[in-house]
Amino acid sequence: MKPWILGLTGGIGSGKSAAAQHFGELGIHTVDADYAARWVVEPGRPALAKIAAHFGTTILLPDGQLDRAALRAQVFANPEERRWLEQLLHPLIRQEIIEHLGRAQSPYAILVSPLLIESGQYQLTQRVLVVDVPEDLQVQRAMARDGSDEAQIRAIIAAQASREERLRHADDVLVNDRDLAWLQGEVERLHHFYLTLRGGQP
Ligand SMILES: CC(C)(COP(=O)(O)OP(=O)(O)OC[C@H]1O[C@@H](n2cnc3c(N)ncnc32)[C@H](O)[C@@H]1O)[C@@H](O)C(=O)NCCC(=O)NCCS
Ligand SMILES: Nc1ncnc2c1ncn2[C@@H]1O[C@H](COP(=O)(O)OP(=O)(O)OP(=O)(O)O)[C@@H](O)[C@H]1O
Repeated sequence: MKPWILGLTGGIGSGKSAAAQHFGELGIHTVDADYAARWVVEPGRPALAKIAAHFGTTILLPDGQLDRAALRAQVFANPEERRWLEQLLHPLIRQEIIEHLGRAQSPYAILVSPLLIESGQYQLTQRVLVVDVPEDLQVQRAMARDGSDEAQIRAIIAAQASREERLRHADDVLVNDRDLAWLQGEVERLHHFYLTLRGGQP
């Protein structure tokens, strides 16, 4: 039987990848939109040439790969450039996601995406799990992970759906304001619940 799809979302640094990793350890197939966003700009893919034509070849590293840190600095300082990039990449990312979800063979599969709500990717899912953390903790964890400054993380948060908007779309909420052992315990609790669902519904 084809698995039903759980959408797993949350803002930058909320703990989506940490939660997804544990769902993966429990045998659940996960597809991460951030990975799909990397595949579509690999050297040789048409999107990378379009980005280089638009931003200039200084957006490429000497080995021809996309300079992600440089593009990150540009797009989060300039909403118009961010929208240009999204219009180019989101349809391609969506195609990659559909292809990869189609290969899933676990009882349910997970689409992990920071922009599940904003990009309309939630339409590919039957149920939405939001990883929710207070904004200050989000900033603290994202800064520690990425080595970015606070202003850039706050600019990224400003480009994402608000906490309230995301929670409005949530069927389930995982509050990730404790340690990683707690997060894993919550993932296990949710996993057992999800195994009882048919098509994502009780
Ligand atoms: C700007 C880019 C090159 C920065 O790359 P970098 O390796 O530094 O970050 P990475 O891709 O791992 O993203 C880190 C986090 O930034 C946030 N983020 C990324 N893109 C966006 C965006 N368009 N709007 C809001 N937040 C975003 C997410 O929380 C994401 O998890 C990259 O994020 C990108 O190509 N973004 C546009 C495509 C996109 O929207 N991706 C999000 C998944 S659909
Ligand atoms: N409960 C927790 N306790 C301590 N550290 C945590 C916890 N949850 C996540 N982290 C850490 O916080 C950082 C951000 O988590 P993670 O990378 O999973 O976030 P994310 O939602 O996937 O972010 P992004 O949108 O940027 O991809 C990571 O370094 C992760 O190990």
